[in-house]
Amino acid sequence: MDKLQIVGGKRLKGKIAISGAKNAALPILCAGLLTAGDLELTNVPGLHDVKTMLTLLGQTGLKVSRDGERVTLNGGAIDKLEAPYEMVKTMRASILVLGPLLARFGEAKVSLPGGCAIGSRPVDQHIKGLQALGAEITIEGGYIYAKCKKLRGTRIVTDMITVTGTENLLMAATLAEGETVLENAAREPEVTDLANLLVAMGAKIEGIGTDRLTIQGVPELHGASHAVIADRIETATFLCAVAATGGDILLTNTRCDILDVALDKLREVGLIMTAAGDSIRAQMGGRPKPVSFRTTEYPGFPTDMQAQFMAVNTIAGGTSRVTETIFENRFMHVQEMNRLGASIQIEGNTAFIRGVDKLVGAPVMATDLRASASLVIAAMAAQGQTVIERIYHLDRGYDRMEVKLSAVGADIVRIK
Ligand SMILES: CC(=O)N[C@H]1[C@@H](OP(=O)(O)OP(=O)(O)OC[C@H]2O[C@@H](n3ccc(=O)[nH]c3=O)[C@H](O)[C@@H]2O)O[C@H](CO)[C@@H](O)[C@@H]1O
Ligand SMILES: C=C(OP(=O)(O)O)C(=O)O
Repeated sequence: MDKLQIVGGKRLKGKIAISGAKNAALPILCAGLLTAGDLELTNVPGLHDVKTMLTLLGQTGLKVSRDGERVTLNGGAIDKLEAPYEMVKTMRASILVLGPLLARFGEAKVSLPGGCAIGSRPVDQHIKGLQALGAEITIEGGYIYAKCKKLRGTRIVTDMITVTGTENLLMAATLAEGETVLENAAREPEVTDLANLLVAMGAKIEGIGTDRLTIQGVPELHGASHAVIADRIETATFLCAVAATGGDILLTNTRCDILDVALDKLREVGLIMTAAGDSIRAQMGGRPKPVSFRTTEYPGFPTDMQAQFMAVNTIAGGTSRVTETIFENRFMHVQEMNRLGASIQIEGNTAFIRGVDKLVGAPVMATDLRASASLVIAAMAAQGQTVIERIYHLDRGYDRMEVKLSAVGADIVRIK
């Protein structure tokens, strides 16, 4: 299993190109199941999750061709309406094939994802919504079996805001008969990116970017071309890295308008940022200032940035408080950061952080995707050497992170 070896204390200087967003690319690839036409996608990130998704989609009979960040899909010969456990267990987003397969073919068999390190993460809202659209759903042997003659539009109010739940129901509703209204819809920019692609494929959707999506079903969708939106989480992760290490970096191929709250918090930390077009320049001089926050749905503070900000807080000049409201177990990085010398205590869903003068390198273990990124940041800020194990979590969602960071001066190497 690959590890990362990092020697801390290096200031970052140079340019990093941001990749396409994992959380937009995954549902967008699944949209390829909705049409017999060609989907031509660009800015698709080089992630392990993308590879897994393309393998899963290929197993359905979807024709996949890939050339770097360009992916072409053709759904003219899909003949296997299934997502097996072996694929779903490695990537929860596999659940996103359920809505499209059911809507287009009237049938799907998808493994239940089960829990993961950050929480139990049920998919009851996906199921409830599809049932409301007229699907017959049974669960047996760890699989969701879904069937319908034709989905029928209706009004769906989800119990909570769910990102992939909204995406699954949105994709299903595009091919349903009549009108579907999705209330309490997630407003994440990645949902908007998917909705924009669906419109380019001929879907009729109103309210894009709001919590009320109205979809007029159409008999079929056609092919389209689309560039995946920039990864706001990768962007903010690198901004946290420079806030923790000091330095001067330019992030290109990104977007600032979808990162408001995170950028406000980074300004509070002391990071100086200048945005121009699709670039952000970030400069950091002294010690970071502590920032307190609670995670919420978009446009609030993203849970996917909680751990990386925590890493910055560990070395800040003062105390801070971080509350996680989305996932019940997303503090797995805390024990590992404490092994580097951080001073963090957890009470319920809140972490209390006392900034320390220095972190010192140690062997640590990555437990999930963003926890891994936070340990990379903490290790780059620490004195001496840190070895991070189980970085397959990092590879799921960051495109060659160590290559991008070593190009701007970090001392980071992958040990095979
Ligand atoms: C591939 C992808 O886009 N992943 C993102 C997506 O995950 P994902 O879509 O899985 O997260 P959700 O928005 O669905 O989860 C939000 C909360 O709702 C709960 N819930 C969700 C669905 C459901 O049917 N029942 C239920 O109880 C979850 O357990 C969680 O507590 O949004 C999360 C929240 O921004 C991000 O951290 C993930 O990076
Ligand atoms: C939790 C995440 O992803 P996923 O939903 O794919 O597990 C994440 O991107 O931080």
